Amino acid sequence: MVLCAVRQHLLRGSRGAWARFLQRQSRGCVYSSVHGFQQEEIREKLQAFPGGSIELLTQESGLAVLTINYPSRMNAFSGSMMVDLEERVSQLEGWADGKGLIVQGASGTFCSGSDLNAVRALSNSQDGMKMCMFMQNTLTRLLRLPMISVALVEGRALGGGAELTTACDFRLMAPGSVIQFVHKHMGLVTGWGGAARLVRIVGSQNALKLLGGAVKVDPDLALQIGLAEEVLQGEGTGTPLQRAENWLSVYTKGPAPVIQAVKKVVLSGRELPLSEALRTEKDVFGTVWGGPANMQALASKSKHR
Ligand SMILES: CCCC(=O)SCCNC(=O)CCNC(=O)[C@H](O)C(C)(C)COP(=O)(O)OP(=O)(O)OC[C@H]1O[C@@H](n2cnc3c(N)ncnc32)[C@H](O)[C@@H]1OP(=O)(O)O
Repeated sequence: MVLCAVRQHLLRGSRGAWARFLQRQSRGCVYSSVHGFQQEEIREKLQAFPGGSIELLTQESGLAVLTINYPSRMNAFSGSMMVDLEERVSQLEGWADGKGLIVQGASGTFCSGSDLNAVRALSNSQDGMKMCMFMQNTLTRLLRLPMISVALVEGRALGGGAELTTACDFRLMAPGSVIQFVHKHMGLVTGWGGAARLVRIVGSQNALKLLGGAVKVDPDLALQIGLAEEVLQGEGTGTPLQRAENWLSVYTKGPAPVIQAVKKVVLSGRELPLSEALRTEKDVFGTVWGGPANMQALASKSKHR
């Protein structure tokens, strides 16, 4: 289908459209008008279900914190929050100095999935599919951001909230927190790309167990199956957010172009066939080879003992 669209664009000789197509691909969208997806139409529908917000705080250090903020509904995603999230992801895509991102929920809990009030109102299958495509596009772009991302899970990450955690590179869990794909209990399956990503994180056997059993994944189980990297222990050593920032700082130390290059080569290794991933790695290598950080390291004759 995608190839078909490419051919049509070429035949029309429409350079502008071709450029836009390439731009969409590179921005990481899964769905476009080729798939019957009209972004503006669904944005308008989603805006009809307001409530809550998605807050983005960028710091000079190159670290950003994205907060899902709707505490009165356990940070469930209203329609307008889905639109907000897409806008925040666009902002992050344009952030040249970005190195790390922490995704958290407000008031000590992560996210209880989609707002059930909006779900009820959008319960016809066409609207459901459009919402699903919108969220898949946004979460795919979130995962493909050229910065290292971490979901900081406190309290509960349920349904779409559990899916959101898989759109980050890493998950850190606070003691007592739970990740649960409750979809089966709602007569659903994942729709925001959660299954596709979960299989890549924990393998298909574990993913089948977590989705098939709607298993409550506590920090111990999450560590055991590789869903979480670490449990943020340690009363008195700062807030969970400070501890997550500390954890992430090991990986975001250094110049932004180098950290972004690291994320890009790993991302291409994760997503592309080997030959393409190798070619991408060569291109990314070209962006840092002979660059300021490389020249500085050579000049200082750095040793790695
Ligand atoms: C493809 C996406 C699929 C999905 O995400 S489907 C949605 C999956 N999520 C759910 O079903 C979560 C349902 N909620 C719950 O199980 C419980 O509310 C939850 C999160 C365990 C919290 O339990 P409690 O601590 O006892 O608190 P509570 O039930 O009194 O909740 C406090 C207020 O928050 C509301 N809330 C929680 N989750 C919500 C949601 N997803 N959509 C809309 N409202 C939600 C809840 O209704 C309550 O509001 P109110 O105080 O009664 O007005």
